[in-house]
Amino acid sequence: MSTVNLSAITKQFGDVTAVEELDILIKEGEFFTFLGPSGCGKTTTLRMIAGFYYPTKGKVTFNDKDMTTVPPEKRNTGMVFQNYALFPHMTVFENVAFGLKVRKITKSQTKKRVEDILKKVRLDQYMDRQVSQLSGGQQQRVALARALVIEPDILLLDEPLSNLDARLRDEMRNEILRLQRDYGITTIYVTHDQAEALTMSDRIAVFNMGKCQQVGTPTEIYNQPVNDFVAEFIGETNLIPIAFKKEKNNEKIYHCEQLDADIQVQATEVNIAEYNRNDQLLMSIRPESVQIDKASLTGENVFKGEVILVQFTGASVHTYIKLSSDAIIRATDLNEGPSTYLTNGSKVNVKLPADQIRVIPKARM
Ligand SMILES: Nc1ncnc2c1ncn2[C@@H]1O[C@H](COP(=O)(O)OP(=O)(O)OP(=O)(O)O)[C@@H](O)[C@H]1O
Repeated sequence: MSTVNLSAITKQFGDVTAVEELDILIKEGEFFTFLGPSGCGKTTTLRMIAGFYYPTKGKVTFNDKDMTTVPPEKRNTGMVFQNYALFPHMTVFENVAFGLKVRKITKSQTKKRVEDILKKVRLDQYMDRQVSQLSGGQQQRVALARALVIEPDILLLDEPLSNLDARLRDEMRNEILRLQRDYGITTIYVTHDQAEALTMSDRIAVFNMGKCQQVGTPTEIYNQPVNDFVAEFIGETNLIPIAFKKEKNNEKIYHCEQLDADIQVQATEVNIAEYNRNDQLLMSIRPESVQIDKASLTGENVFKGEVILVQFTGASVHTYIKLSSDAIIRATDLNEGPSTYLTNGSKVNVKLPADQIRVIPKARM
């Protein structure tokens, strides 16, 4: 097991800066996820940890040992790729044994270790099959077994589930977590799928355009995003520009030009992100925190509006409301039966509770 410390690493490919001045400390035994849209530098960062790329600037250390320019085979990391990267003409056993053969482990030791790991990933009956005769999910298990059999200090997974269908993806998520917990191995997982990141990770780093925007636990990232990029990338949210007006008791008052109204926000750390004087500000309110009622709603931040769209998803219902100022707010409620669904054209009141709003700055590019 290892800690992984990335200090001020930058990777340039010609004119393209794929990763810029990245600082991340991954703890021993942690399940750590790099999350972000396509092209934001996740894979490049993972490859610098694996040793397939060396940083243009900065330092990579494992347990305080400088690994910045150590070749991949000397890092003791296990890697799983999106496309599995197995040898199709070899059997399951041969694929998994490959890394041990390279490391000159004895035949009897190899047999024992491969058999043990194949039991762990529940593929022991398939030992003699060619991998080309396995399903996608089974091939990904072989890739996992191959990465784990060398007893790596760090497990690196690059979008390992993206070629699988939804049901299998769910099953493999649990499988990966079970193995990771069993082995207690420091694991770095790359994905652009926020649900995967939220459900699996101890901590997440959210990337955008080669820069890390925020590092935190899934609940921190969801409940306390540091800027509009993170708020929008993780989950759904309503984002509306606002400007600070004044402070009153335990509340801050912001003016919202779009709603032509003042907005009250509870002045706590959870509700107000750090920002600078010159930052452009937005309020973010999650659809599940928006209250709608046909009858009157009391208290702060109540607006009149009209329902323009109702979307039924099964477990929940999304309702889009156009406020009199023309701004559109989305609300999400758990499905509580047909009698509770609103219809298009219904006149409603919408409340944005002061303790559910988060004030955030616009992300700096
Ligand atoms: N070998 C390379 N040569 C030139 N540019 C590269 C190379 N590898 C990556 N890039 C560029 O660096 C940026 C980051 O790429 P990277 O593959 O790390 O992103 P990513 O977040 O993993 O994306 P995806 O989810 O699509 O794999 C992109 O603009 C990409 O085009």
